[in-house]
Formats: sequence, structure tokens, C-alpha cells
Amino acid sequence: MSAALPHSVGPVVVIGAGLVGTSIGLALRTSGEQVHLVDRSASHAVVAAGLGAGVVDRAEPDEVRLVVVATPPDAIARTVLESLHRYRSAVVTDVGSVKGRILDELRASGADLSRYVGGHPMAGSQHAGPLTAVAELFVDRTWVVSAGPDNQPDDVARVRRMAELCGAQVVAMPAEQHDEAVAQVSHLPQLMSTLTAGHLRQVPGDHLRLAGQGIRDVTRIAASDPQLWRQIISANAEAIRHELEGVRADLDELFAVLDDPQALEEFMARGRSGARLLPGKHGAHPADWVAVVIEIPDTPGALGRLFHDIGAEGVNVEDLSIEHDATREVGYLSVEVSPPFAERLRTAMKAKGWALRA
Ligand SMILES: NC(=O)c1ccc[n+]([C@@H]2O[C@H](COP(=O)([O-])OP(=O)(O)OC[C@H]3O[C@@H](n4cnc5c(N)ncnc54)[C@H](O)[C@@H]3O)[C@@H](O)[C@H]2O)c1
Ligand SMILES: O=C(O)C(=O)C[C@]1(C(=O)O)C=C[C@@H](O)C=C1
Repeated sequence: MSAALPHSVGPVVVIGAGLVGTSIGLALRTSGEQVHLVDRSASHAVVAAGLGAGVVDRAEPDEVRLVVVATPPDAIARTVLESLHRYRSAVVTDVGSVKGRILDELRASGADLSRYVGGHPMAGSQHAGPLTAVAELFVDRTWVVSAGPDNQPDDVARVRRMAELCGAQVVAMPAEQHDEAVAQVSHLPQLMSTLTAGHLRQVPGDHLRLAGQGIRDVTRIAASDPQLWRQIISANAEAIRHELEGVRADLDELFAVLDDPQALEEFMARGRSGARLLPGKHGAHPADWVAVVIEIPDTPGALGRLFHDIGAEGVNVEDLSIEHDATREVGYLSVEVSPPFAERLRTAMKAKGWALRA
């Protein structure tokens, strides 16, 4: 690996000015990078430029140092090949959610891949298009960089630096391992969300009115673009099939333990311990935090006063969420803190007149 990282990674060309491409442009512009935006749909590039993600003027091909391909998965390999041909002095990377299929297509083309370095930011949303982009999308998120044996260290360093300029933490991982990992932590969860949300279509409207935060948490990503996800899942079908077989076995087991309280509790405990395995902010585990849930009365300025009173206590807040009560005109602010601070915060908030939920 080259010791000296390039100070500036550009000029950069971002191809595909949607959610991810525009977010990259916005983040790189914050660092003063020169960004050129290209999109099959001219209006997307114009909107992205209007948001401040770069310019739509064509770059001088020989001056471009980095190309980021952020098109839908099915167009990535083709666009990478075109870019390697057009931008002769640039390293070409992509943000595709599956790496193996792209490499297979690139290798089959017989092209020299020494200037291609695969990438994948582990951040996004259920939304699509440039208007949903945000400069902070990648802050503190992981960004996989899959370098190959033919890559030059300086080219890999340029891609890593670009990810870091976007605020991400780089993880080096070979394509095959990446695809297995994302089947487990991204593609299967997407499918479980889709299954749960799809099932809601059989639920009567009267029953849907009872929906609280739980179902909303589980189904957020089910609202994602079906065309995009068809492409992602098809490209990683083998690894996903393996995970689904595991889920099928788990479902069979769930049927078997439904009338056995002890076995059912053990089954539920597995979910809790699985959730604790997910890394949280600063490497801490969110499951180690304690939620202090405070009622937000439906009065003007209540939330502002509440934040002020929490801040005055000097307790480090790890995370926050707001939920609304379906039946009363109140909301709840859930404040996640590390255990030693929970009781102090509860006592202080009660003393200041706030109502706490158990
Ligand atoms: N959405 C996420 O959460 C997420 C996260 C990480 C990575 N990714 C990957 O990022 C890529 C882009 O996803 P997105 O969510 O930004 O989608 P998006 O639909 O918001 O944006 C895709 C953009 O690419 C353009 N485009 C399509 N074909 C093109 C082509 N041949 N040439 C140039 N532009 C073309 C579209 O007009 C659109 O503006 C996908 O490969 C996806 O797998 C998505
Ligand atoms: O946060 C979300 O909405 C996402 O689903 C983003 C998410 C993921 O974390 O699984 C989805 C697919 C991408 O390839 C990378 C990130």
C-alpha cells in the first residue's frame, strides 16, 4: 500500500447521479473536489448539479483521475468498461451492491482490469434519485474496497481516500467474501422486510390502524425500488439461496416450538443475542444502552424544552428516536444512554416534571 495518500482524488466523474452517486458528489464537493456528473437521464445530472453535487460540463477525459460508477447493477460492468476506455489516466471504481457478477462480466470481456477497483458503500436508503441524496450519507458507515492482484497501490489508495473523504470507514475485502457477507447482512434483511410488508396486503384496514413502531421499523426498507433490488438479488442469488435455506429451517423450528413455552423463549432469546452482535456507534453495542422514554406533551415548544433539560443534565446521549402514540395526543422521546447514566437521567427528568414511560 502506498504510504502517501493523494491529497485530492480528482477530477472525479460520477456516472449515475441517483441517490448514491449524487450523495458521493455532494460529499466530495464539501472537500473541494472537482466533480463532473453524468447520467443516462440528463435531468438527473442537472438536478444533482443544482443540489451542489458537481457540474454537468463534460470533463476533459485525459485529466480525469477517478471515475465512480453509480448506475443500477445491470449497467455497471458495461459502464466500467466504457470508462476504462474513455478515461485513460483514471482509476475506475463502482458502488455496486454485488461484486462477483461485475468481476465475472469484466473478466469475460478480456479487458485489462488493472485500473478497476471495486467498491461498495454500506449506506443508502429506500429512496431513489438525486433529490433523496445527502452529503452525510456515508459518515461513519463502512465502505468495502475490493482490490485485485493487478491493481496499483496508488489506485487503491485513491479509491480508499475518496471513501474517506465521504466520511466512511474503509474495509478491505475480496469480492467473494463481500458477496457472502452482504447476502447475510443486507440482502436477507431486505427480503425479510419485503416478506413482512407484502403480507400486510392481506391484513384488513381496521387492523392496519393498530400498527405501531415495530412494524414500521421492520418494513422501512421494503419500500425500496423493486427494479433495483431485482438486479441486486439476481446477481447474488446463490449466496442468498443459502441464507434462505437457513431461514426455512428456522421457520420449521418455530412452528415446532410454538406450543412449548420454554423452547419458544429460547427461540426468542436467539433473536435478542443476534441483535446484540451488530456493531454500533464508536464500536459500542446498541443493545448495551438503556432507553429512557420520556412523554412529549402536545404543547408548543415541548420538544425544545425537553432537549434543553436533557442537555442540562450533561449525560452523553448515544441515540434518539421519537414515536407517536396511536391513541393519545402525545409522543415519546426515547433517549439511549449507557447504563450508569440511565437512573440519573430518569431521576433528573422526573424532578423537572416530565412523565416517564416504564
Ligand atoms: N440504494 C442503496 O441503498 C444503495 C446503497 C449502496 C449501493 N447501492 C448501489 O448503488 C447503485 C445506484 O443505486 P441508487 O440507489 O443510487 O439508484 P438510483 O436509482 O437512485 O440512481 C441510479 C442512477 O443511474 C442512472 N442510470 C441508469 N442507467 C444508467 C447508465 N447506463 N448510465 C448512466 N446513468 C444511468 C439513473 O438515471 C439514476 O439517476 C446501484 O448499483 C446500487 O446497487 C445502492
Ligand atoms: O439503509 C438502507 O436503507 C439500506 O438498505 C442500505 C443498504 C443496506 O444497508 O443493506 C442496502 C443496500 C446497499 O447495497 C447498501 C446498503
